[in-house]
Amino acid sequence: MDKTIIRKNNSDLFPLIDLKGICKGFDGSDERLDILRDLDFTIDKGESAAIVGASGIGKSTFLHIMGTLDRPDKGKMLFNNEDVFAFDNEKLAKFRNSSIGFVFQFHHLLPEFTAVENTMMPLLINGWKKKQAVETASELLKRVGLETRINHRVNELSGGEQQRVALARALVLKPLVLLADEPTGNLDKRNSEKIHELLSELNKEFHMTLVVVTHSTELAAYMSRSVTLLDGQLFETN
Ligand SMILES: Nc1ncnc2c1ncn2[C@@H]1O[C@H](COP(=O)(O)OP(=O)(O)OP(=O)(O)O)[C@@H](O)[C@H]1O
Repeated sequence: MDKTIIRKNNSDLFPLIDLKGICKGFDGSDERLDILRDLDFTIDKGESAAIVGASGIGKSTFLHIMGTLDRPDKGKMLFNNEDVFAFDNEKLAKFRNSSIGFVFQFHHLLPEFTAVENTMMPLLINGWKKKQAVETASELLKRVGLETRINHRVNELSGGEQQRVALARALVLKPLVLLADEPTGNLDKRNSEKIHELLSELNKEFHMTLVVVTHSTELAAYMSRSVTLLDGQLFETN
């Protein structure tokens, strides 16, 4: 396996995301855990990558740093050639909200609100008028196959339907990159397949960069790259 080093970019002068020398550790009960150790990772616009590796190796830690939800102890991330960890927290939050979509296994939807209300929430936060927000969110819910569930409360939906609402909400601001952590971890085979196909379609249609942490070999097979996290570093596996 080759360590992922700076990859040559086909279309632009620089890659969409370029992480260099990332280190991240945590204080364990009796010792410091060095989880990411001088990690490099590069991904171009429109590429898709599966991040695989053993349980507890640091995949979620990596995804949180890539999503700027957490800062590394050392190293930098260039996003569209901007050094984002040099931003203060306020600027970083604005950047994150406008550029990165997240889908997690536990999707943090608001259960008492409807599918459309959950999906349009990021639009309202960004100052959209309610009518346009409802239209845009409803369109996206149709796109993820929930046209008959738009006005259902989230706590009335199945796990697979809830996961599709979470996906619609993550996509509603058209992020440049979608980061997903085990997006089908709690779903049955049929619902998992639907989400796999949908992610793959969205990646192709919108040229959306996609990075997915998964234990699922089926989902990994939908991605253009598979990258293994081992000993704190990422290695290209196909
Ligand atoms: N905030 C934290 N404080 C202390 N330790 C942490 C913290 N976050 C993660 N860790 C530790 O870092 C290691 C890597 O965790 P992480 O969740 O990134 O692994 P993972 O590869 O995503 O695991 P899994 O596949 O089981 O979800 C684990 O040993 C975990 O206990």
